[in-house]
Amino acid sequence: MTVHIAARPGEIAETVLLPGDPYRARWAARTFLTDAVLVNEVRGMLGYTGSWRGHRVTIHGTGMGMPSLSIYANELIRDYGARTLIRVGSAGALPEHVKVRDVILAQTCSTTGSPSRTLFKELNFAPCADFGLLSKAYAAATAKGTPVHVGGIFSSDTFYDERPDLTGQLLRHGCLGVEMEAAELYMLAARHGARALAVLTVSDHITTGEALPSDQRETSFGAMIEIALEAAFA
Ligand SMILES: O=P(O)(O)O[C@H]1O[C@H](CO)[C@@H](O)[C@H]1O
Ligand SMILES: O=c1cc[nH]c(=O)[nH]1
Repeated sequence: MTVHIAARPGEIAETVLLPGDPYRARWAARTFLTDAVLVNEVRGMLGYTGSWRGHRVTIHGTGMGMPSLSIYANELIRDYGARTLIRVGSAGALPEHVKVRDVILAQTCSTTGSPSRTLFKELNFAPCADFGLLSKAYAAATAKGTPVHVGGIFSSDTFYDERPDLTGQLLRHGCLGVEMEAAELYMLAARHGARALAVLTVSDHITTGEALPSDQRETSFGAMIEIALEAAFA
């Protein structure tokens, strides 16, 4: 047990899917895992362990933003031995060719700051996805016919954008979308020799203003979950 996770030793799998939304964790566990057991609910942050095609998997919420993700990812890696961590999140799309409900695989994540920022001081560390997971996720998405984009994203500290100039520069430099956790996940995985990937479903379009309601963000992103599971175990 840790300060934020009540699971007993052995109750967390080596492969963990990480949605920001704890209710998405509950929905995904009930929908995709067999024999899913609730292993954590401290602070309402739900975590379930079960199996998928014979493989043990945990699906655990992270909350929103890099400080919150950092707490869960640190404890999952350092205290419970998680080795493969795949964020399954929502994102806002930037370029018009990336459509709502498309999937983005984050090859790398830019940030203006993260909990790891103080560690790197003057260095702009470039966090990157695990290539094995990334290539398997891409193969899984194309095999299912899911529209998929691979490239850089922006892991922001804010949901409500006060920097349209920065959004413009990101768009100009080919950034595919915006979310709030992946960069810190990639940095922590690199630090601890674990594998990480962010598989994101576009829930909003920053450029066109289209947006899905919260219930759909919670329970309708099944392709993303299947792509993550196939990437982990293919
Ligand atoms: O849908 P999740 O996984 O929470 O991800 C995105 O949604 C939240 C903002 O609404 C942030 O956590 C952002 O990264
Ligand atoms: O962080 C996020 C997540 C979804 N949509 C956004 O615009 N930003």
